[in-house]
Amino acid sequence: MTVSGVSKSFGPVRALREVGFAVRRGEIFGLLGPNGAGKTTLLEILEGHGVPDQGSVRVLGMDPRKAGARLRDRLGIVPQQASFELYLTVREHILAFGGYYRSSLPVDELIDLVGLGEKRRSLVGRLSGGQQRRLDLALALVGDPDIIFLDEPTTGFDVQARDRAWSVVEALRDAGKTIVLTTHNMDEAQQLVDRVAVLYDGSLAAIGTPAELLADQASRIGFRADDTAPGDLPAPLADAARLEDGRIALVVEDAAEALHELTGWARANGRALPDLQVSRPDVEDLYLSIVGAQQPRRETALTTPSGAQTTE
Ligand SMILES: Nc1ncnc2c1ncn2[C@@H]1O[C@H](COP(=O)(O)OP(=O)(O)OP(=O)(O)O)[C@@H](O)[C@H]1O
Repeated sequence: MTVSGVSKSFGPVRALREVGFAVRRGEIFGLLGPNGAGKTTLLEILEGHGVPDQGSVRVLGMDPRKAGARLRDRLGIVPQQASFELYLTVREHILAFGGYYRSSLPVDELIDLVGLGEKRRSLVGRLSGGQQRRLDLALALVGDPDIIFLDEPTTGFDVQARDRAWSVVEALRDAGKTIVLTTHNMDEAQQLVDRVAVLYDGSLAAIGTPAELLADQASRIGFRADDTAPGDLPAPLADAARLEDGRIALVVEDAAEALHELTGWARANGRALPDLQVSRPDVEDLYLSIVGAQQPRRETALTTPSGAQTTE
């Protein structure tokens, strides 16, 4: 799947600005970004529901606007807001939906896969919000698609339901499916996806595996200030240090090197480093550095997809 130089405006709003990347076959690909970043707009273009003003997309080698049923049969789509037939049972609803596809998965296995086994004969209108999201997923999967688009699949889930949804998505990936999902959720971006594209204000701000993106992020070192002030530390540690809530906080590129200097200084000067903590950056740090949190952070290095890749 490729996205090439895609731009899209709604009147004065530039929802997408020359966005380009490739999704590899069999990966879980995340689109991460704050509200209004352009994630849903991009997903709709990939699904064939939106037209780019500029640029193009290819999905399974086809133009989604022109491919019609040939492509639709191979896509599974879970929108942010689904509409249901509330007076059908879960089983009836999935069976009815399966009728739209040339071939469909066995309905009872599917119900078990998404964890609705106990609700198989319940009316759809009686399902909780989280259970309806699981039904969404079952409906997207019933045609045994090659590519699955999930728009915020775990929004509103409790931790247990979220973990279950993640397992289902991983199982789908392991079965060879390609999954593209949008998310606001940092844990989801870090723990579930193989690669993530960060969209900000319609532009592609960063793309890579979570580990690649985090490798460019600063680490944090902190200890209780007691009677130490940032200025007591040797340069260049002093430049990287700030007093935050009674703690000295340092944001450093090389945590090992900084710790070496810090502990050397403490020993030479008879100082303790009470409650010393080192934290590795996580996706939230990356995200905040991109969306410009109030606290100054180091600029993120922007990476592009590299090397030859199989795309769909
Ligand atoms: N049909 C539309 N008409 C007018 N503006 C739109 C339309 N669809 C999207 N937009 C605008 O385009 C921008 C991108 O919206 P989009 O829904 O793609 O963002 P998003 O990243 O999916 O946000 P969220 O996380 O809130 O779902 C927003 O400013 C939105 O208001």
